[in-house]
Amino acid sequence: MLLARSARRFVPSRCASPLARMATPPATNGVQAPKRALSKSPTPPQPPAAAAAAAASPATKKVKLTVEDPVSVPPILVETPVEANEAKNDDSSSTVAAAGATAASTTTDSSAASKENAATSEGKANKARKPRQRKGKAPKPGGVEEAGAFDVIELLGAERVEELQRLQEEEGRDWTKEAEQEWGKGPDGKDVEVRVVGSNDHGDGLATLTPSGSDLPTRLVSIPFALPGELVRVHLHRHEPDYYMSHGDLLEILEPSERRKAEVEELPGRVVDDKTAAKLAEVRAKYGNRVQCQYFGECSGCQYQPLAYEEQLEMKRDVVRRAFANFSGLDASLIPDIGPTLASPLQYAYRTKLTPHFQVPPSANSGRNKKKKGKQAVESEAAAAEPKKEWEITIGFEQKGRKRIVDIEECVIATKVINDALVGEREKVKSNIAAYKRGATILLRDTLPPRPTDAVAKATPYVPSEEPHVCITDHHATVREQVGPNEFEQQAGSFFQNNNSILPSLLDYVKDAVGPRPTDGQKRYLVDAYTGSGLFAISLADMFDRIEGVEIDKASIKWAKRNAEYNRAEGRGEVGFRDGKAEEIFKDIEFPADQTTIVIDPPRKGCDDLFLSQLLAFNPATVVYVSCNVRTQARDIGWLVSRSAEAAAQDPSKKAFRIESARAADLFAQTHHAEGVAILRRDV
Ligand SMILES: C[S@@+](CC[C@H](N)C(=O)[O-])C[C@H]1O[C@@H](n2cnc3c(N)ncnc32)[C@H](O)[C@@H]1O
Repeated sequence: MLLARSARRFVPSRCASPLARMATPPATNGVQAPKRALSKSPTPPQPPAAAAAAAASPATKKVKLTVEDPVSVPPILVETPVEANEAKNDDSSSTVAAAGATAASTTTDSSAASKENAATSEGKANKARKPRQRKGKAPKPGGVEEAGAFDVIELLGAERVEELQRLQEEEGRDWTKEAEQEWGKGPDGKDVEVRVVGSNDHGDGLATLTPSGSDLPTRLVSIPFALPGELVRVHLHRHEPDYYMSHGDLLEILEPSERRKAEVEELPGRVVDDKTAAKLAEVRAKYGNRVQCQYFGECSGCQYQPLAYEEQLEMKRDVVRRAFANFSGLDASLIPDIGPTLASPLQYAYRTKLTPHFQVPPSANSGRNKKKKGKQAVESEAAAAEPKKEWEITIGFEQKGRKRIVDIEECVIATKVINDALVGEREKVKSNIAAYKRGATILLRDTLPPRPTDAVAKATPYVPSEEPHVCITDHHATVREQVGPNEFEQQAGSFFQNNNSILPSLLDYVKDAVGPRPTDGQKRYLVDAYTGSGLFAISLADMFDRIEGVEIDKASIKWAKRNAEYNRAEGRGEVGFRDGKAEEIFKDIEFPADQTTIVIDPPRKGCDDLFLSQLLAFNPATVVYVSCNVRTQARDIGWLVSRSAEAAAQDPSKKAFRIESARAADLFAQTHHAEGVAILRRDV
């Protein structure tokens, strides 16, 4: 079937996204190729194979760093050089799983793709008519590609997309190939002038591309750092095979948006040397005076810097609106007005964790080239024979739209102690680079100094600490943070929210939604399903009689228990934790559903199907869903709301969930990332 007439009619991506439809090869000789389930989680890793690979490289110590952080992109291995005697004792089992995860998900996807191709090739009457299938990594559920498919439908129009698909299926048009012929790719891509007509969830500008000799566009181009309304000159360098999207680099803003206009205002207390001042002047001349980062336009981190903060908040509100409209699959009448975005008290210097990456010189992992077979090996040898370019170590973040790492000496959204420590950590890596076998990630965590060892319980009344913060880089070390009247400790490499400044208002929002404790003595219960080191469970303990936190990471659970103990106080509910998978908790939960609130704060991929169906069966009175991926959040909520309505239709004693409120919280100021917070309620 071709695309539906409008994006609103698409079923939620839990079933099949518009991208899946776009990517579906045409039926040939009556054989319909299977649809690729984009929203399915990759198959779990294969530890034994990965263990063998890890054992082959004993010179470094690797541990898994929990990167539930939309701003720092993987790699997720923290790799540090180790002394010879330390290497023997290294427990790298967690690394093994992490390394395996990447390998296994790639393999699984390509084997799925080859099955798909095999199915299609059964009716291989016309090989040339098959659109090319993406190889390698599966698109992330609710990621930029799934969202991009909706942008294509919105801006090209559903009818035009249907027409493009029809021509592809009936006449064998290969739109990607045609785009490559028309506009070129890579360094040979063409430079074109386009008017920006929209923007995507990543804050990139979007324009249409019309091939020569035609009046109608065949694709969109996404242009990082361009704003709607602007006339821009763009270098086209890549054309997506699965949907009608190309990518361009912004060369010049020919007609800048009024939204960039502002007076220069330096960040309070920032000391800017001449080199930085010169770079800042350059980026401000191109992108506008609000920009504070000298790497703006290169680094993929903070796309919203040219905009006034109020506009950033409004854009995130719109990202949540679009997520619910496109990904929930719900009728508009079931989606509430999206509330104003919760502002971050700190808009710069707020990040308490930074994870810059680096690669190693090619000679350090030359063994990899030897494993390549056939033509690739010959090409590698030929490349090796060429005169060597001098290798420059770059330590920082990925360049927007490229795999290259931009060298970063300061990050203006990170706290001061992190920026101060970054200088020394960069030096250490550079002087020690020969000890690394592969690229890695440096961990920098802002923390209060260690708690005195004799402090076993929080003093009452609690006084916020005035101790100077420090930066730690050992992922096994303990970090300590205050959030409102509570104090949390945990292992540096484990997950903790990265913007401490906004957490009190985020928690207040949840507390307001939960409401005051009943005065009639009725008990209330809380399950914090993805608890980490207990942030929600402990912070909400005043409002419930019993609280149960569940977490898959054993180290975090250990800290959650200690945190509950330390923050224990009169009038607080009894807090317990258990390690395990959220999807396995419901068999043991004894709380009465009508008096229970469930907090869900899952990883970016959202909740597992099993968890959602058990949650539905448990039928709690209230669900608080917090997420760093508003698209998977909207998908899961849409599923819960529609399935609970179905259940209620069959059994009138059951009541359906309704979405009481939804909004973004700006945990990631200056970036396109939006944290979603939604409250679901069921009448009891
Ligand atoms: C986004 S973090 C939220 C942590 C915590 N709520 C906080 O705000 O600090 C998600 C947490 O879910 C945990 N997690 C991931 N998959 C899980 C699963 N299947 N069951 C239970 N916990 C899981 C991760 O280890 C991580 O601590």
